[in-house]
Amino acid sequence: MHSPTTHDGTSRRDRSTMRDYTGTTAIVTGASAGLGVEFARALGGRGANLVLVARRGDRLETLAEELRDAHAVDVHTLALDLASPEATETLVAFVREKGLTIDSLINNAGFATHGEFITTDPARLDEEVRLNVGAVVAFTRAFLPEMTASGRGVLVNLASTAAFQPVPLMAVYGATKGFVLDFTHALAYETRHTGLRVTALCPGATKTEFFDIAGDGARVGDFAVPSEVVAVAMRALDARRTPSKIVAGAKNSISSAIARVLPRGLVTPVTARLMAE
Ligand SMILES: NC(=O)C1=CN([C@@H]2O[C@H](COP(=O)(O)OP(=O)(O)OC[C@H]3O[C@@H](n4cnc5c(N)ncnc54)[C@H](OP(=O)(O)O)[C@@H]3O)[C@@H](O)[C@H]2O)C=CC1
Ligand SMILES: CC(=O)[C@H](N)C(=O)O
Repeated sequence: MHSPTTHDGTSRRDRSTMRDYTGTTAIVTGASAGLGVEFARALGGRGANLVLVARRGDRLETLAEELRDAHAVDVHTLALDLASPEATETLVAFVREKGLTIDSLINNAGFATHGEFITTDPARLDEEVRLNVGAVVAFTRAFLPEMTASGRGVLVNLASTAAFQPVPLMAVYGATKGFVLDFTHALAYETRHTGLRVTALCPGATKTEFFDIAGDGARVGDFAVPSEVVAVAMRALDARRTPSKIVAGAKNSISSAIARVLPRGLVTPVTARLMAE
């Protein structure tokens, strides 16, 4: 008989105690706002030393001070445009220069363009693909060898409920998140014999600065609270067997499961109607 599953995809029998990240080091990208801030707080609160990365260095430093004071962890900050061609080289050089070995990577930085593809600024589309896809692949490739060797950490890639179907008016964003979801499923399989826990976190609309950039028209459904979304992820990462996908929220879990199995010819116009509301 199967044990009941929860909305983060873990079985109730899989539940175990909170994992301790003391002595490990985690990179959190996009740690100057929203979900990235909450991931930094959650991992720092469990003892992880941190490398916080985003463009707004002043915000990273404020968060770093908060976490050093609250948890006595080491926190490094790096102000960097992760969509730039030199981002990976700069991040890796920073990590090596500090003498760090990376146990965990939270590929969280991302943004969405919203509107008809045909009129969207090509430079923004390029930036969106470079950040949401390019940086995720490059940083994962750069740090995966040491993360699998350590076997004490986590790789969390931020996908979205937008990953489960084509999203007219957010065509590129939805496709980048679809990429992240399948990429992560594949990596979870390839690394299954290591101790690294690998998962794609798929939140629905969450109250962060995301919609300041994408516009409120990008939202479908009610807002979730960022700290609660991250708490769902942390609980799933505590499980004895971490699922390779975590959908945050019961309603999102159901709608994404349905969207995944419906024919694309049916789900695409339905999503288009939701996006146009
Ligand atoms: N909020 C939502 O409804 C949902 C969000 N997501 C995903 O969650 C992730 C986090 O988003 P969220 O917290 O909501 O959004 P926010 O806009 O609140 O935060 C985005 C973070 O990404 C950073 N970032 C953006 N562009 C760059 C860049 N070029 N270089 C470096 N850092 C960058 C920002 O920092 P800075 O500007 O300082 O560089 C910021 O720290 C994203 O991948 C998003 O797609 C998924 C589903 C739903
Ligand atoms: C369209 C959505 O709300 C989606 N969850 C996202 O923005 O990633």
